[in-house]
Amino acid sequence: MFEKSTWIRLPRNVVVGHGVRSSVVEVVDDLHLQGRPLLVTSPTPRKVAADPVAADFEAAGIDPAIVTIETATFDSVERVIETAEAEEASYLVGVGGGKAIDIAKMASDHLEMGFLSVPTAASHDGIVSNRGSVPEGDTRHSVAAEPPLAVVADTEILAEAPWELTTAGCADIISNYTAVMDWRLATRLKDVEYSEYAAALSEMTAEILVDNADLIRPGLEESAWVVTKALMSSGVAMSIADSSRPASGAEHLFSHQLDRLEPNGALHGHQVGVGSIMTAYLHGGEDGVWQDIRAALASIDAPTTAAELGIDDETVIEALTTCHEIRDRYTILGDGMNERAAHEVARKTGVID
Ligand SMILES: NC(=O)C1=CN([C@@H]2O[C@H](COP(=O)(O)OP(=O)(O)OC[C@H]3O[C@@H](n4cnc5c(N)ncnc54)[C@H](OP(=O)(O)O)[C@@H]3O)[C@@H](O)[C@H]2O)C=CC1
Ligand SMILES: O=C(CO)COP(=O)(O)O
Ligand SMILES: [Zn+2]
Repeated sequence: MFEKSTWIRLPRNVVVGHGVRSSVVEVVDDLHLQGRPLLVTSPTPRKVAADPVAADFEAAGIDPAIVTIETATFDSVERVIETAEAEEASYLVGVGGGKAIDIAKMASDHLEMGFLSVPTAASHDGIVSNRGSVPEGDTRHSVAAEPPLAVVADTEILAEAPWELTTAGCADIISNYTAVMDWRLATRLKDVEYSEYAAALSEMTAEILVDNADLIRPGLEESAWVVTKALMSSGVAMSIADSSRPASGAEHLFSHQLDRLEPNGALHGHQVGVGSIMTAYLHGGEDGVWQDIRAALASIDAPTTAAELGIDDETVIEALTTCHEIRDRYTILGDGMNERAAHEVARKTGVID
């Protein structure tokens, strides 16, 4: 008997382009959302986008509440929940980078309220996905969460964000290559659930981004367009799979472990990019695609070495040798690398000297 079923949760409206910030109120109307919005933001995104969005609501006769969070913590989630209850909000609007959007996402899950994602930085694919990531104990990886009802990504705002946030978003997409390699490996060895559609979409997203790498330059609004479209597509791949598997393999384990060892280290996308160079080497050896991945990262100004990440060599080795333990996710790291092997891959790929 056929017993499979699938339930894919996606944003209903995805609006990307120049000046679309002013469409937030129209999107809310299209979604038939009633009542009072609570804007969830952080300090810089507040000035850049949340205050203007609040003014757009006021001009439309809607009185928004606003809460500014500073940290990606469960205290912040709690604060948003309390504010939403006190202000009698009906839905949330996350305006900012990954921090503000993830806090809105986690709070909306708890409040059983819809939320909109209005990214001010194209820094990783969590700004679109149904995954939330707030550090808790030793956990750094994402967990299943509420997907946004809509995403409104204004390329004018995204293009003015610091360039390294955009290159981090690119590197998060480039890392999809190795994430899918790990996923296929785990399917062959451990029979893990696999979606051909999600894997193909994730790989194609990375390919399109790399093919358009020469359009990705600081100050070009088209760069924000190319990267944001890729982040949307990667988020959709995760929703189709109902897992972060299409976009997260051993390179993400490496980055999550760096976050534990070096909490104020580098940006998520930059770390997974460097991880991806090394795990591509582990998959393919000398002649594999690791050099293509390194060249793609270098071409968009993303770090390719530990020194460029600002992380010392010992921390890289410690992360490589221990990160297989942090989550039940089979990857090319298997049951772990020993120190000699970790030094070898990091040296051969030029990540450490
Ligand atoms: N859900 C998921 O799947 C994933 C979630 N994450 C999570 O996302 C977070 C990291 O996301 P990231 O976007 O890098 O971090 P932040 O949201 O902290 O943004 C990074 C920095 O950029 C600033 N900023 C944001 N937008 C602009 C802008 N337009 N102009 C100028 N400065 C701006 C922020 O300012 P300010 O300090 O004022 O906020 C902050 O200092 C972490 O909490 C991480 O756990 C990471 C990967 C995946
Ligand atoms: O960052 C992500 C995908 O790019 C989410 O992956 P994790 O589930 O490993 O946090
Ligand atoms: Zn990622």
